[in-house]
Amino acid sequence: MSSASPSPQLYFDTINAFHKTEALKAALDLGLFTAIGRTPSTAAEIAARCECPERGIRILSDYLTVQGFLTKDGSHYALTLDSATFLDRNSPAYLGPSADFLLAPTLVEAFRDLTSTIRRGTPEVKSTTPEHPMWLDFARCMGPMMVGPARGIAALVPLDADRETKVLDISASHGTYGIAFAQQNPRAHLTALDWEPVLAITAENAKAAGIANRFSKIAGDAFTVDLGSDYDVVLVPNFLHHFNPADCTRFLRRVHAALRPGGRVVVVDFIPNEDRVTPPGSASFGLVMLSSTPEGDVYTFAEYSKMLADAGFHGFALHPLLPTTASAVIATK
Ligand SMILES: Nc1ncnc2c1ncn2[C@@H]1O[C@H](CSCC[C@H]([NH3+])C(=O)O)[C@@H](O)[C@H]1O
Repeated sequence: MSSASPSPQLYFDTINAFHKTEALKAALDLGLFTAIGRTPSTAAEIAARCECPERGIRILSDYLTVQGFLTKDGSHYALTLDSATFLDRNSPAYLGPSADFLLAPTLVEAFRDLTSTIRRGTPEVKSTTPEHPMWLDFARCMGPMMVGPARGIAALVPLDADRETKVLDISASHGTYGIAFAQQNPRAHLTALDWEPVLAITAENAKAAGIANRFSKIAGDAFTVDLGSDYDVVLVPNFLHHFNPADCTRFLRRVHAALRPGGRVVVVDFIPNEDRVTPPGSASFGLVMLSSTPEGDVYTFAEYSKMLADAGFHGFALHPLLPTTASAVIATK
């Protein structure tokens, strides 16, 4: 007989998980992490900097300490290393803007009625609708989160420096992935593909990155628009999870046709282990696709390998992009 006794802890933690969401959102909105910065501070000091009454700041700061965002020594609160890196507006790696997208009404509403979505088999509002406005918010908010993996991939796939090269970024959005390639390879020309309104943001970011003279756009549906030809690299970051495996394979055949011989496709995505339940970050992303797309999912390396093989690629390799939850699958034409 097992001596373990049952605990309702996981139940209560999960039912109350929205407390964590709202507390963190309030702290970001109030600039609480920025108000502490590098100086361990009392609730009264933080409250003065946030221009709030002390009581709310004290209770929120204790809660954030319980959750691991702050440390507390006597009556002084300080930032953890993670909070200092990602939650202080003065840090170059500040993640605050991504909360505006991740907690946008469209995405939160998509989760509200998960029961009906599962019964019906499809969500009511679908992020795969052409030109869905949520992608404008994504492009405005999510670029900084992608800088780490984007630079990692650009380093993994060096381009020939002896000639002009061509990179196509499919579902370019903020453009961070393609821009990292263009910055790493001064002779590379970057073509960004996305819906027309989104590409205005991509173009602004390309200009700010100093690569406007090596940048062009293809607007429209990635499944039907002319992709062009002779690319050295085609990037497919966080796109395939929106679709079923047959559509992904059909799409990858188009990518294959657009590459020069020896060219490479780089799929960046949430790629769980073959058990589909580890690691937590990539395995859990399937639920986001269940709540917001008719047929999207997370796919394992074996599943991506099959899609890529069916589309004509060879030489598949999986590269986890630690410490993020993203991985890259690189394959050759
Ligand atoms: N059918 C489609 N054709 C072209 N772009 C699309 C299509 N469906 C979705 N998108 C775009 O695909 C992007 C998905 S979000 C991923 C953005 C970026 N690659 C990144 O990794 O952060 C959004 O910018 C959408 O506008």
